[in-house]
Amino acid sequence: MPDVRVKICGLRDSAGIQAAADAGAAYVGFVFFPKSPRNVSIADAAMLAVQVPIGVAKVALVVDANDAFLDQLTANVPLDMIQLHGAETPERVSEVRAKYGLPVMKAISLSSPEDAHQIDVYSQVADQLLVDAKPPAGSDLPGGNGHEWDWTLARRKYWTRPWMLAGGLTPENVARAVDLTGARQVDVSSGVESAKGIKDHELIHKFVKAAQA
Ligand SMILES: O=C(O)c1ccccc1NCC(=O)[C@H](O)[C@H](O)COP(=O)(O)O
Repeated sequence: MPDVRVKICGLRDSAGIQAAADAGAAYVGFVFFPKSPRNVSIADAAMLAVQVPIGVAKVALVVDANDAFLDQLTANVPLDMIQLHGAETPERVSEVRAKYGLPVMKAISLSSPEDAHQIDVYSQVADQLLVDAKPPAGSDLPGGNGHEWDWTLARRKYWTRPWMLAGGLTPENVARAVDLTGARQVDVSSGVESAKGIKDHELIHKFVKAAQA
């Protein structure tokens, strides 16, 4: 069985990128959402993206971004994937995919079995899905809240698109989450931070090791 592929999301500096790559992450994520403590500018992301080693995919996370922003982003930052983490419709997912010629990952929040319907809908249009927690009430962030959810909703699902498990994962619980769900890809942000927006390199290493144990 190949290793579980890990995405470290919300990287903001060269040392964090190096730590993720050294640990064996398959993806690194840059967050473009001004309210987030992990927000990066297009200029900073352009500088960071060229430091990402070949073989590690560079993912831009955007929330209901318009074409003007995506035009600037894709013109300046060498990307491998766009992650849509807002309320983008299936039509918008198709549009972004066609216009920018990059694979698109759509984030879906699960909090009840009924939400799984969204998986079928977005599987028709997205290249990958990120199956995440619903943001807790009062949060300003649609993701990246470190909120553990009922992973049994994603238990042994043979969805037709590649998918990533996300939401409240940590070095301590990721092996259990992988075991429970059968996920072959996982995504983490808060669980490898020492404070909001500050990545801890040791936690990054521990997380990747635990995910692939
Ligand atoms: O991380 C953010 O700040 C963020 C802001 C706006 C939309 C999405 C955001 N993060 C999404 C991610 O891909 C996270 O890695 C995912 O939700 C898991 O987060 P966590 O529970 O903190 O590990």
